[in-house]
Parts: sequence; structure tokens; C-alpha cells
Amino acid sequence: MGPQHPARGGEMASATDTPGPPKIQLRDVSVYYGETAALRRVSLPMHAHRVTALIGPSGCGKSTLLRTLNRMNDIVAGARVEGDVLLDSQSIYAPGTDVVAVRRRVGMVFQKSNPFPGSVFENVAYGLRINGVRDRREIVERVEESLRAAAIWSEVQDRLHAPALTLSGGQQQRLCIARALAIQPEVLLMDEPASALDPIATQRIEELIHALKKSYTIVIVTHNMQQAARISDVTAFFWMGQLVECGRTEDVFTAPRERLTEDYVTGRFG
Ligand SMILES: Nc1ncnc2c1ncn2[C@@H]1O[C@H](COP(=O)(O)OP(=O)(O)OP(=O)(O)O)[C@@H](O)[C@H]1O
Repeated sequence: MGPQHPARGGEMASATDTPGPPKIQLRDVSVYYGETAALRRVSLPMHAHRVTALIGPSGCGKSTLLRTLNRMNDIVAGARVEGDVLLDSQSIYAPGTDVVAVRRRVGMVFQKSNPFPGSVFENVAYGLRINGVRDRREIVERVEESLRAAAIWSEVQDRLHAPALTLSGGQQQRLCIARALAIQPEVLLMDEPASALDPIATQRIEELIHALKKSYTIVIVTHNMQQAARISDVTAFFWMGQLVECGRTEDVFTAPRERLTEDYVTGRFG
């Protein structure tokens, strides 16, 4: 069994109903781990101020795809990327690309929050310092700005110098989002950012994602289909390394074009 008509970029541009050029465009992207293809010829546009959700059963290639968007696969042993990813119409795989600059523009938040064992303040300030911000006042301002943008300022303003590891799981995840925002990225990649959190912390992250899309292009991997339906504007469904279907989230969940998508979103497999 396989998708009859793996979706292609042209179809999807109209499916998203979004004018203007995409912020990110995947062009025929395949990723191999050794000899094995984990993603096959994926073409997919992603627009600014939209949340794009990547869904599909375990092992279908969602995290692999996310990592192609900021060249994190470069540091995965044995991984090889074919095709191209354009960011504002410029290839991020062209020879001579400044990969550090790409990762600054395309920030990432992981499934398990990963603050380091310094203070709340230092967790956010560190990224600024390694990116060359030296002025103490600017650092203080940008730390506050990022903590506010990540909707955690009111909870930590009185404990900025407490160890980050004393925060709750949900607070740690918002701290990690603040850390990513401090670098002033344009795109935010989120790999199951709420999967380790309880329902209330999850709701806060979802509200935050909704607020952040005003300023960023957001791409999120989630196993939780209700979550994808709640927070995303566009949903891309993957199956065994192939993009089966991509379109407005409402359409993908209520009127999918492909039978395989319907079976997945109605819980028949996965
Ligand atoms: N570093 C790696 N080396 C070899 N194979 C890998 C590596 N990372 C992922 N794979 C394989 O590539 C395929 C896609 O994995 P990926 O993690 O992208 O899927 P996923 O859809 O994100 O899965 P999950 O939902 O379980 O996180 C899987 O078959 C996986 O085993």
C-alpha cells in the first residue's frame, strides 16, 4: 500500500490559500541515513505567520524533515540531504552557506526542555553572548523581552537568578522558547514541544504558539492530532517518508483528499 498521488509543491501552494512567496520552500528534499531513505522527494511551501504542523505515524520522517530546515542533519552521523531548502528564496544548502547564520534565523525548541544548570537569566543571556552581544544593558533588556514573549516573565521576574532547573517542566519549556527567541530568529521549529507536559502546561504552550505566529514562521511536529487541529493553520501528513497530503488544517482533518490521510486522522492506524 502506498499513497497514490504523493502531494507536490504546486498543488499545495493553492491548498494553503496564502498569497505571497513562502518563507520556506522545500524542493524535492530526500534524506538518507546510510542507504535508507527516511524522506523521499518532499516539496512543500511554508508561509510566514502560519503554524505548519507535521503529522504522521512514528518513524515517518517528521523530525528528519524539521532538521533539514536549519541543517541540523549536518551533525547527524550518516545523514545525507538531497534536493534543496529555500529560506526567503535563497538556498540554505548552497556551497558557502553560513550554517551558523542559518541556525540563528531558524531557531529550534526540542521535545524535552533542556535548560542548562545555570540561572534563569543565564539560560537566556548565554545565547546572546555567544552571538556577540556584549553590552550588559542590552543583554538585560533582551532577556526580559524574550521572557515576556515566551509568556513566562511574570512567573520568573523575582527569581531570575534562581537555578533554571528549579522551574516546573512547563516553565522550563517556556524558558527554552525564550532562549530560542532571544536570538531573534525568523522561523521557530518545535519538535513535540508539549509532549512531556501536563494538560495545563500544554495549554499554555499552545496559547503561546498562537501568539508567536504573529511574529514568526512556526513549524511544529506533533503526535497529538487534536493539538495539530487546534493550533495549526496548515497540516502536512507524512507516511513512510512521503508527503501524502498538505493543506489547510481544517480541510486535512475534515475533508482529506487522500484515503490514507483520512484513515490516519480518524485514528484507524498510527
Ligand atoms: N540518526 C539516525 N540514524 C539512522 N536512522 C535514523 C536516524 N534518525 C532517524 N532515523 C530513521 O529515519 C526514519 C524517520 O525518523 P524520524 O525520527 O524523522 O521520524 P518521526 O516521524 O519524527 O518519528 P517519531 O514520531 O517516532 O519521532 C525512521 O525510520 C528512523 O528510524
